Amino acid sequence: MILFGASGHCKSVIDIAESIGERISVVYDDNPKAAAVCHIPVKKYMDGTDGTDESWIISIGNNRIRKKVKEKLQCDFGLLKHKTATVSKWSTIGEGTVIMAQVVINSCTSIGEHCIINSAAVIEHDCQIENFVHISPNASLAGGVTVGEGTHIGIGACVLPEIKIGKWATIGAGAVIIKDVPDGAVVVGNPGRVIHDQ
Ligand SMILES: CC(=O)SCCNC(=O)CCNC(=O)[C@H](O)C(C)(C)COP(=O)(O)OP(=O)(O)OC[C@H]1O[C@@H](n2cnc3c(N)ncnc32)[C@H](O)[C@@H]1OP(=O)(O)O
Repeated sequence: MILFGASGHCKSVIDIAESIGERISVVYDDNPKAAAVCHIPVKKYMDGTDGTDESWIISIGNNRIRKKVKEKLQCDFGLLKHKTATVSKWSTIGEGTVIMAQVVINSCTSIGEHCIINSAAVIEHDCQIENFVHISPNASLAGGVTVGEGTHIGIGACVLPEIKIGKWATIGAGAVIIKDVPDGAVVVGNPGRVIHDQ
């Protein structure tokens, strides 16, 4: 497997791969700042580097940049799930998504492509998570929640049942979301209040 992006998030992705015995051969980056990350060699990405039969993961934490990189790469994407994550057999996970340690994804939930489901996040039954979403560590989504493309749910946030969160929104660390969130809104606090909108 090949990674794109030698960021801090990349180190967590390497950990997930190692937990299931998946070998990372190289990390590519547009601007490599170190020769290696967690002992894996880092090389400069050039157009055409992606012509390989290995599967790739974009190991970049920023949702917008991850989407931009996805649009330029011509390759097959893999999927990584830490050995301690629990995912219902009735749920689906899109390509390019990474699922970290101690995550729980319950029944009949759909996770899109190139998402990050970070350490110990809980996503309950019947949730719909669109592409390029990041659910931060210890965040909890109750049953039937929808999260639009590119949205970031902050660390430790809670979302009540059946709530709809729009696209490219940001939910602050520790927020409690009790009503629907429009596209592009930034919401903080308990109960969650909008501090910026589109
Ligand atoms: C492995 C990993 O590291 S995963 C990464 C996890 N990262 C996160 O969870 C980060 C989530 N980000 C946040 O919580 C940020 O504070 C944001 C995005 C919600 C807000 O950031 P900004 O837009 O820069 O807002 P800013 O810092 O200017 O604060 C604006 C106001 O909101 C308040 N505020 C900001 N964040 C929060 C929060 N999480 N909870 C409550 N209030 C908050 C500030 O105190 C400030 O209030 P004031 O106007 O009364 O002084």
